Amino acid sequence: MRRSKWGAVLRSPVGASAAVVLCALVVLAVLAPLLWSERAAAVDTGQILQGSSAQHWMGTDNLGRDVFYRVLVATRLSVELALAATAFGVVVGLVLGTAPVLFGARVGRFVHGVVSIAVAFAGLLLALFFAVIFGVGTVGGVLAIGLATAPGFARLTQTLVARVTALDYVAAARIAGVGRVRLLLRHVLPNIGEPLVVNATISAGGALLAFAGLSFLGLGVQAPDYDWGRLLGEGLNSLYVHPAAALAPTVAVVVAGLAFNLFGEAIAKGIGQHEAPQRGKTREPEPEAAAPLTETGDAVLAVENLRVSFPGPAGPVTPVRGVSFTLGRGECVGVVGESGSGKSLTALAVAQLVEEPGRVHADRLEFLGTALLDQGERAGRQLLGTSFAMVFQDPMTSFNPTQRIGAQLAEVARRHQGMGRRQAFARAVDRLRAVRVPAAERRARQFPHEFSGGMRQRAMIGMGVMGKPALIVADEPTTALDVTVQRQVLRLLLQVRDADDVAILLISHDITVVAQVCARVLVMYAGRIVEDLPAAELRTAARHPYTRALLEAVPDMSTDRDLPLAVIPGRAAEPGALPPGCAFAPRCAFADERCTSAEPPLVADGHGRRVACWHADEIAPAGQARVRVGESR
Ligand SMILES: Nc1ncnc2c1ncn2[C@@H]1O[C@H](COP(=O)(O)OP(=O)(O)OP(=O)(O)O)[C@@H](O)[C@H]1O
Repeated sequence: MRRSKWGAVLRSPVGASAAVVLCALVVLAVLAPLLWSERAAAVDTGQILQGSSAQHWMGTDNLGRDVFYRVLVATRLSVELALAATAFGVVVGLVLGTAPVLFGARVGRFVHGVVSIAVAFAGLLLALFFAVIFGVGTVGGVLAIGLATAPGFARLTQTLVARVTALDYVAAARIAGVGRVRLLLRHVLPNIGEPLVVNATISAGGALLAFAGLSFLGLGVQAPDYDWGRLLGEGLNSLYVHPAAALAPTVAVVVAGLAFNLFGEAIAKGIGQHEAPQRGKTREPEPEAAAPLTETGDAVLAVENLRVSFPGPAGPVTPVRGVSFTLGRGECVGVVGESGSGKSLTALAVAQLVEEPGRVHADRLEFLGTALLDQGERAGRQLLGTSFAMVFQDPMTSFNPTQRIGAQLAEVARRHQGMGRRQAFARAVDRLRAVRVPAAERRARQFPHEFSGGMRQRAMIGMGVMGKPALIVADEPTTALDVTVQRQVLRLLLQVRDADDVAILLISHDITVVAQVCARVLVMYAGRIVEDLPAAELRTAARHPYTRALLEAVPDMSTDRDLPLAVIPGRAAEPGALPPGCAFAPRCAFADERCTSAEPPLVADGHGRRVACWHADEIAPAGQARVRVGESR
């Protein structure tokens, strides 16, 4: 937590009061046993069970010992045990909560189930259960209360981890080959630390109360040691004779518990004011006869019959169904299609970022001649980390908000090029300069929130070229930017391609953006490529009714502004409910019986074009296509 936040916490009346009480507790815990242990232990048989007096403010116990001094001395053990139990609970909760990152999604799901069952039980019930298992005494008490605290903490951690791991900078770190432990320590925990600190502080108050409860029941601290709970139990025996003996430890427990809770609340409020900016029935996958590919000898990326499926309530759903394409060195290929057509999943499958329970299958998925699916995860990551870069849509979530931009870029060089800290930082500054970030040295020391959106996208591209990438996948890199910045980012991508012969796969829902910068366009619909053609021929030679409809839906200078804008009728096909035959048939003016009964294969024409439509040969040249536009269901 930054200094300003601590300042805000301590400036609030609640935070300041709670902090003062906590400081007093700490001082008391340190000094009281040193100063008053002997007085607290002094037996005086002439003063047994006395009430409050000037000599004994809170009276005496059944051996004539001074209750007030005993309460003061018991502060150390009470606070120590509460903190130990909380620390144990936090560690167990953290391990359980971060299981998906540390041990993978399968173990994560299992742990999630266990935690869900555990949180259904009341904490004190769990503590009593574990106390019986571990036996009476302080160690048993710490383990019992720690384990009772852990499920709640684990649940909070799971939720926070799930949110952070969905962000692009974590994906970027995984592409860069950052290992699981480092990913957790560097990218996940720093971004979820604040709520965890709040929860741990509040839990400490709960643990203090719970320990007092266990000791009161005789399950916690055992004689001759004593904590507040034990003193409360002893004081209760003489409650009717002199209540002060029970009242003193009760007040201590309540005040200390409240101080922890209120301090936790104050931190939560302080954080709330400064929250860091944030930001991703059906058929089995049918192996489809892949259309002949172009020459793949020098391909950077060769994808053949790529399928991505997820389990669904009524069997697997396959949002990417048999995608095939190749990408040569320095080639820029665009992928267009409506939302949900499978563009991003295709890119994620190439980057090996499809999470469990998703499944990726392909007859061939080769990056720089290496079959990615046959590699172990580590080897695949190593290859992708050095030669592959990804630029994401949302510049807000592309970088870890807790780390300086330069350090994040440098991490790639340190990891993959074995550079030292200084050398890696110098390389980061150099790369920021290469992507035209002004005052690169100063900027490298800034945090992501100090960058504008366009500058952050440029820095992301800079991160991509820290190594020597052969392929950059840019998934909607300009969608969140305004038009002028869009142009700068696209131009920069092309400059990077020209400088280093980098292949670019540009994903966009905007066919005009793709047409401007790419040499070739892949049009995707319902998880398949339905047309593949040179970008220059888009307007003149597109033969798939869907491609034509996408083009018609983009207004240009010749569009009659008195007429309503063209839209593609109907809704995009859902991967879980695809119609039989051609998935576009329900929206297509050309559809006939054949279209609704059999899916057209993707056929190459021998001139570098491919199309999947039974009526491709009948479709008239540009301007005469009978694309049904302007109506919707
Ligand atoms: N983890 C997942 N589990 C189940 N279905 C998923 C998962 N991820 C994506 N899908 C589904 O796969 C389909 C394709 O998603 P994808 O993100 O590739 O689409 P897209 O073409 O990139 O769209 P957009 O432009 O909106 O990002 C969508 O219907 C989506 O709901």
